[in-house]
Parts: sequence; C-alpha cells; structure tokens
Amino acid sequence: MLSRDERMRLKVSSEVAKIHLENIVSDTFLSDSLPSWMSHIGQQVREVLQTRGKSLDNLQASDSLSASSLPDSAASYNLPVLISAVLRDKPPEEVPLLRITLKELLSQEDRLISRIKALESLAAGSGEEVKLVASQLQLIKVEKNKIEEEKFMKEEEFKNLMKDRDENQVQVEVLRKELEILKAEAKEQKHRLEFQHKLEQMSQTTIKELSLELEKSEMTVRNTQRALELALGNQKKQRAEVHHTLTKHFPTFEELKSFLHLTRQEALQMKLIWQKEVVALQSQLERVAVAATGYHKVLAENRMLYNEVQDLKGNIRVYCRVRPFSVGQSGIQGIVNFIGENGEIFIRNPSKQGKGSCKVFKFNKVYGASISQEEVFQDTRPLIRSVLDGYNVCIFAYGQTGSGKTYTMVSTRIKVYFLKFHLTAPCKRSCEY
Ligand SMILES: Nc1ncnc2c1ncn2[C@@H]1O[C@H](COP(=O)(O)OP(=O)(O)OP(=O)(O)O)[C@@H](O)[C@H]1O
Repeated sequence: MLSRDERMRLKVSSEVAKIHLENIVSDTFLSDSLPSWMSHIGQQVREVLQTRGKSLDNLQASDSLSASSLPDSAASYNLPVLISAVLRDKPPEEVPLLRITLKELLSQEDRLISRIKALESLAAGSGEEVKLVASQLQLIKVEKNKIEEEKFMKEEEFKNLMKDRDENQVQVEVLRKELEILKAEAKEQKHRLEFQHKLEQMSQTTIKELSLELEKSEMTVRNTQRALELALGNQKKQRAEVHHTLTKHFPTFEELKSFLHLTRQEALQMKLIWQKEVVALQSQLERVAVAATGYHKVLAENRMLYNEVQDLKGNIRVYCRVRPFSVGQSGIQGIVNFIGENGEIFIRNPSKQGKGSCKVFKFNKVYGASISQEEVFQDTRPLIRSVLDGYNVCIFAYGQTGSGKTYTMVSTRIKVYFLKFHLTAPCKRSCEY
C-alpha cells in the first residue's frame, strides 16, 4: 500500500512524464511543416495518451492499486495496439517512417517509466534522508553559530578598525596642517633665499662697479699727480722767473716805496683837514636840524591853519556843472538863463509865463557849459592837499543819467592834472590810483 504523500509524489511524476510525452508528440506531429497525414497520426497519439492519463488518474484515485503493481511493460503493452491501430489505415510507403517515429516514442516512454521507478525508490528512502537532513541541519546550525561568532568578532574588529581609522584621520589632519605650515615656511625660506640671492647679485654688481670706479679714480689720481708734478715744475720755473724779475726791477720798487710813503703822508694831512671840516659840518647840521624842527612846527601850524580855512569854507560843498549840448542836440534851446558869479544859476521854465517862469538855485559854484576839465579840477586842488595832509575827503557826482558824472569824475586827463602838483615821490606813490 502506498501512503498519501507517496501517491501524490507519484502523481506529480506521472504528470511530468505525460506533459513531456505530449510535448514530444506535438513537436513531432503537429508542426505546420509536416504533411496532413502525420498531423493526423499525432492527433491520434494525443488522444491515446489522454485516455492513458485518465486511466492513471483513475488508478491514483483508487487506494487498492499501487505503482509497483503496474507491469513494467504497461506502456509498451498498450503502444503496439496503438501502433497497429494507427498503421492500419496508412499506405505501405509511409509505414517505415512512422515506425521510426513510434520507436523513438517507445524509447522515450521507457525512459519515463524508469524515471518513475527511480522516484518511487526515492519516496521509499525519504525517512532516512529526513534523518540525514536533520543531522545536516544540526551541523549547519553549529556552522551558523560559528559563522555568527566570527561575524561578531569581525564586527568588533571592524569597529576597532573604524576607531583606528578615525584616529588615523585625525592624525592625518594634524600632519596635513603641519605639512601646510612646513610648506608655507619652506616657501618663505625660498623667498628669503631668493631675496638674499638677489641681494648678493646686486652687491656683486655694485662691488664690480665700485672696483671699476676705484680703478678709474686711481687712474685719475695718477693723472692728477702727474699734472701736479708738472704744475709744481712750472711753478718753480715761474718763481725763479719772478725772483729774477724782482732782482732786476728792485730800484723801481724802491722809488715806488718812497712815492707811496709821500702819498701816505699827504693822505694823513688830508684826513686831518677833512676831520676838521666834518666837525664844522656837524655843527652846521645841528643848526640846520634845529631850524628844520622849527620849520616842521611852522609847516604843521600852516597845514592846520590851511585845513581850518577849508573847514571854514564849508565841510560840504556843492558844485553845479552845466553839460553842453551834444552834437545831435544842436537845434534845442537850453533852459539855463544865467549863471551868476557867486554860485547862482537861473533856470527858465518854458511852459510857464511871468513870475514863475524863472527859478534861481544857489551852489558854492556853478560851472558853465564852456568850462574845461582843468578848471573843474583846479577847484579840487585844495581838497587834494588836505588829503595829503592826512584829512579825509570825499568827492562824488550826482545827477540824472547822461548828465556827465563819469565825464567829470574820470576824465582821461585826470592823471595829467595830478602830475601838475609836483608831488614828492612818496606822496605821488600814495596818490596815483
Ligand atoms: N562837460 C562836458 N563836455 C562835453 N561832453 C560831455 C560833458 N559832460 C558829459 N559829456 C558827454 O555826455 C555823455 C554822457 O556823459 P556821462 O557818460 O559822463 O554821463 P553819466 O552821468 O555818467 O551817465 P550815467 O549816469 O548813465 O552813467 C558822454 O558822451 C560825455 O562825453
């Protein structure tokens, strides 16, 4: 009797074999490239196999049957019947080909049956295998524990390695920084050395230049020495010549000496005379100085009196000047009727008749239209003198536009008029503007 598990395993094996056989048959007979009679045979084989499959299912369903109870030649037992059934209707020329194909099918079926048997034997020995597998499982568990321990150890090692790596990284960082510092120092040293090298080069060139200059100056000294020696020789010669000349002209020198002595005596006498004259002049100067102080006093008094007179004449004086008609106004009749000698001017009003037709105005002085600039400036002369004496004076012109203010004040001949005062140099400087 087969157990339920064994039967299931057998069913699976037979299903696999069936599918395999079906595939072979369909590959062989149902291809589109085969002739129609071969496809027909394939179809018949499939049907036969399906009926066999059904019988197998029936076999598994009934518990009274066992796989071992099947005869070994069960498949071959049915196949000859099947072959004879298939070949019965076929023409004789197709039979050999079909026989070969069916032989192959038979051999494949045999192979499948032997595989089913092997599977049955496997199912029989499964208990022992389970035990084997359990022992192997135990061994595997032991191995697993070992592996886990190893794994733990490795993890610990890994952690230690990581720690070491971190420490090493820190050290590497420190070393890198030190390396950078060393690099910077090396760079600085390199710069310094380069600078020193340059300095050395410069100093070498300077030394060379100096040595050249030294050589030049040595040459110059030698030349100068030679020139000096020459000059000394020449000087000696000249001195000898001078000595010779002196000895030659000695009598003339004696004459000159006596003449000089006489001249000196005369000069001394003259000096005495001049001294007496200077004393006399000094006394005269003192007298002149006394007279000058008196003169200055008198001059100051005179100035004071003069300015007092100016004050008495009036601190504010008003002069009137009548402007002549210009060239284009020759046909117009003037309104000035009469100019008096004491500063009166009579103005006529043509729009009025009788008493109110003439008005009289009084000034310090009235200048007529024919009066020249010199005459006007002559009257400012006393005021200019007061300015020179240190008094403040202001002269200004007043009148309507075009009445001749600028003409009167800033004549081109004003400078000429100033020169007529015959001023002393310092006064002249202060007056010119
Ligand atoms: N006494 C004079 N004789 C001849 N020409 C004169 C006289 N006075 C003025 N004029 C002429 O009259 C014109 C006007 O004179 P000026 O420019 O001096 O007037 P003003 O009063 O200064 O005028 P404004 O107020 O516009 O400056 C000028 O052409 C000037 O040469």
